[in-house]
Amino acid sequence: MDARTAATPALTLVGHAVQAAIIDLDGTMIDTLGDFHAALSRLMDELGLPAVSREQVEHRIGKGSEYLVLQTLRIHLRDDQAQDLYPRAIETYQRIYGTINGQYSNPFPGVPEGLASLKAAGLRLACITNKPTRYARELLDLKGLLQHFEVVNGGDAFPRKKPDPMPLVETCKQIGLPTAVVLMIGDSQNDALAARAAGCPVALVTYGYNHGEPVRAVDADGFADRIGDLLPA
Ligand SMILES: O=C(O)COP(=O)(O)O
Ligand SMILES: [Mg+2]
Repeated sequence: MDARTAATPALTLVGHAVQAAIIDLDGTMIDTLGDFHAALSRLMDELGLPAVSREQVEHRIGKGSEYLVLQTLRIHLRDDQAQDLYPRAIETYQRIYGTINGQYSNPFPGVPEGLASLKAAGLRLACITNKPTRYARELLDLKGLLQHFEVVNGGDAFPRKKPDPMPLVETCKQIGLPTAVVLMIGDSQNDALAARAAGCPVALVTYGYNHGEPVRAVDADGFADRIGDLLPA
């Protein structure tokens, strides 16, 4: 086999030989808490409901917009009231989010250069997020990160979202690699559960959201303060 047809050589990261990384978006690459807080604040205002705090929003990020909106309504409404209001609320929220996407968010420290060094080390990169695909692509593009990714799959790309393994398994098929050689890099238990169920090794960043719980308590193969720290010194 000559150099052009040889498979991508594996790189040992967090104890596993890997050829690609699937990277989560919110809480891992981009600090989007400001976008979520602005969009939910506008939503609550339009619905005539009390304001939400940044902390309330932070603890509900990472399981997709549907979960975020329903759980936010439940802060002030009974379950049946929240369910009744939900169809209008989610439609309004998605419209508002589209006008806010990227305005109150920034890549975490070390992310642009970390992605560049993972690529330079020979890893192929894909992004999986529970955010809708169109908003994920738009945000990565606005922050100058989209060009690093072969594939971007949002929460609407497959019938099931993380923590279900489906998005990871299907993305590995799209890039033609077995799950065992694809490292999931995320910020939350949601990412780790999906990775474990898919058979992907998993590393978590220490600065993300993790549903308001300490991230180091999550079952993962490694932790990193910056994405680039995952590379061998
Ligand atoms: O909850 C969301 O919408 C996105 O979260 P994720 O990018 O961490 O998957
Ligand atoms: Mg996340």
